[in-house]
Amino acid sequence: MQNVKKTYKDFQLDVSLEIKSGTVVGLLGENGSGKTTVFKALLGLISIDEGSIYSVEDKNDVGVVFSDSMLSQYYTVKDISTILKAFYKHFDEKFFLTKAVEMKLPLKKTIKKFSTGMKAKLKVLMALSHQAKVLILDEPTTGLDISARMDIYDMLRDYMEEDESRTILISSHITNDLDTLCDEIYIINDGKINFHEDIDRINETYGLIKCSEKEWQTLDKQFISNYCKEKWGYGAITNEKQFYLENYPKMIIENINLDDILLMNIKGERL
Ligand SMILES: Nc1ncnc2c1ncn2[C@@H]1O[C@H](COP(=O)(O)OP(=O)(O)OP(=O)(O)O)[C@@H](O)[C@H]1O
Repeated sequence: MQNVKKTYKDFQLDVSLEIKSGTVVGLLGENGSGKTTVFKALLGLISIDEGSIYSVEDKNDVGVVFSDSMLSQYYTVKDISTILKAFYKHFDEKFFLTKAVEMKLPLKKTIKKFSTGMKAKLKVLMALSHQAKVLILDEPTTGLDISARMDIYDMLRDYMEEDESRTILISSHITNDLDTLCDEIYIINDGKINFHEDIDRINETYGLIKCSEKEWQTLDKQFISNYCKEKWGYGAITNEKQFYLENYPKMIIENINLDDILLMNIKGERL
């Protein structure tokens, strides 16, 4: 997406993002930040006001999960299999039904009787079952417990391992799950991308600095991107942890996680 703009009454999306083939990209952002709008624009489900989108042309090649997508409550897994077979050129019925059984999804019960976790697994399985080259997954794990989330991430890992050109764009609220799955992270805040980084670089070079007001005043801030004034002093993100470890040996410099980065990008100040 290049300089894509979309204006609603109280909201303006203005984003550029690049998803390279063969990668898993996470899109993080708080409620209402514009994640679903990005997904809809990518899929051509909404018109855009400005900018360019280069996306997958053949919809057979895309597997999608929308957080608010509707499945008729009166379908069974078997019914869905029949429908997907009619929809998608490359639907793999055997894979779909075998996986459904593996994940303990009843084949003949209506979805109405499924738990939240079962419905979520079914939605991801539907997206995975037609040899898509790209998966676009809008909060596929929201509301799920740790074990259901892990089942879904395992499915996604298997999907990626089968073909190295496969690609996933995934959004989630549970940010710390994503660092084991994703190669890159984008953060969207109020319709704008304000952070983009490789997971490896985050793990290796990013850090969370915690310091007193006095330490903050004299701190060399050349490698600080965001900071936040707290009751106890200042918290700040650096992308050069080593520099601060070497030059400020007495200061608290912790490893950072995606929650810290997200929070600091939402409520912190930029330098
Ligand atoms: N069709 C629409 N008409 C007007 N405003 C809209 C429309 N669709 C989305 N918006 C607004 O755009 C903003 C972004 O919504 P979006 O659904 O993209 O956020 P999100 O990051 O996916 O949120 P959540 O995590 O809660 O699903 C919100 O303020 C929403 O009210």
